[in-house]
Amino acid sequence: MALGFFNRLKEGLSRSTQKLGTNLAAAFTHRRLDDAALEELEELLIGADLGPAVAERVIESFRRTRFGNEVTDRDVREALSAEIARVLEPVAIPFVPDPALKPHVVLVVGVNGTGKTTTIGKMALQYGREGLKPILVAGDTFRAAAVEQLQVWGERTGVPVISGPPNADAAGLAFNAFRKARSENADLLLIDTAGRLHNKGALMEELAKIIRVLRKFDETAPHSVILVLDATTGQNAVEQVRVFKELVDVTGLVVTKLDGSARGGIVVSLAETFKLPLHAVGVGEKAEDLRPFSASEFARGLVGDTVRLAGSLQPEE
Ligand SMILES: Nc1nc2c(ncn2[C@@H]2O[C@H](COP(=O)(O)OP(=O)(O)OP(=O)(O)O)[C@@H](O)[C@H]2O)c(=O)[nH]1
Repeated sequence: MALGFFNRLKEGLSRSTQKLGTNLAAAFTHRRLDDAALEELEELLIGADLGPAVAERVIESFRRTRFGNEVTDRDVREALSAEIARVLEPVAIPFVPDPALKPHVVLVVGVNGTGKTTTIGKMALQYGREGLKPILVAGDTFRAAAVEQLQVWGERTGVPVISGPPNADAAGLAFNAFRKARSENADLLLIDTAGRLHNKGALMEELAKIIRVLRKFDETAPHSVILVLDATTGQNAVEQVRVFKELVDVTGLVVTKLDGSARGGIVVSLAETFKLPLHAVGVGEKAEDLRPFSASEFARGLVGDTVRLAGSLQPEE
């Protein structure tokens, strides 16, 4: 695993950890588990963005197994961490380009500012380093800054970027890029898209057109649709998944900005609600800051570092 994975994640999640971990420590340093304590715990869990279903399950399990007993914050963290890992385990699925596709066409969607362009840049670097040949498409043609930003990532990572003139037809651009990628035997075509959610009709039309046009070339394209979400928006990210699922067939998620966000719990809420693969998480702005998602590490990171789950990795120093 990449150097210091656990530490990077821990660092990234530190604000979420502080919020949940410190509150747990304050509320549960040796305490009899009565109704008031359970109620307090439930509020804490919901405040940490874990979502009502997960919060309720943890509470019910505590009520069944520990009611009336003295518990410590460590007990609570361990139980919580195990429950969170259980929810996250099935969605921790990395994105692996299909080598048979040449190229594997990925539509990257999401609201502006969530980190789409940055995520595409990071993916270009990662898969390029693995020896694959990616090509990037600047499909948000209305925003000159988005096109430029992708070009900067292209230069930084040595990956070709296909862009058109301002306001060019994104579908036409995607089609040409697909043809070029096929003729150059590229492995991965990452298409950046617009994210103007305030005009849902227009956005739906634009995404539908890109997909229609790609299918003229290959009726199985796009092979993946990755939705990028910003963790700092908390429960709003859940709403964004709902909306984008109406617009396109989302096949997987990337959650960005987990560094500096106190809302890492949103990842649990997303996993519980949609069960969509969570391919990776963003823990910073640098090229290396896109991390594969590990359920047990994340669960431990979220509830605080004192928990040592049997069988999980120990922190790397
Ligand atoms: N701290 C942090 N910042 C991030 C992360 N991912 C992206 N960003 C920053 O978030 C801002 C928005 O990212 P973009 O990649 O421009 O987002 P976008 O969705 O492409 O948005 P538009 O370019 O506006 O369409 C930039 O300043 C990025 O550097 C992350 O994981 N952590």
